[in-house]
Amino acid sequence: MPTRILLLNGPNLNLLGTREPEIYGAKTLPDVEAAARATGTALGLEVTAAQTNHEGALVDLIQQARGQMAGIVINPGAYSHTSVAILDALNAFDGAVMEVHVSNIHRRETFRHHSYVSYRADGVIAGCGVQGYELALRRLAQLLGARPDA
Ligand SMILES: O=C1C[C@@](O)(C(=O)O)C[C@@H](O)[C@@H]1O
Repeated sequence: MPTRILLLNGPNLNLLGTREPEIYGAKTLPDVEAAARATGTALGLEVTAAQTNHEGALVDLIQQARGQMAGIVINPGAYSHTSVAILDALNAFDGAVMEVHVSNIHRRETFRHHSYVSYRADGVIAGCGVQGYELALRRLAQLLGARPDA
């Protein structure tokens, strides 16, 4: 049985590829999700992808992952910097959590330097572009002891 992973993207990440491409690059969200599924398969992870612009919907998706998913890769977008509700939902999730930011949030405006999600994340990847999602999956596979043939 493959190890199940939820790939969760928050607000405005549906606009990847067209939104501020000088910051977020040219790859679209479908590109990113397809690459993540392929990487996941190679690592023994079954990746289910979701994106929403709504904070409560992110909370719902994290709650639904409880007992279903071994890990979550999350880019909470701007909610990283504001949402105690998403942190609380992640605190109620007992699997591994990797936080991803496409841009280097520490090189940007000071309001982006703090992330509530980082209090819970087992690892944080920022500034590696959309490759960060792949790196996060590799880390999850390691943390969870996933095997390609499992
Ligand atoms: O929407 C986003 C995307 C982001 O999470 C990133 O992937 O670099 C960084 C956030 O500050 C921003 O609000």
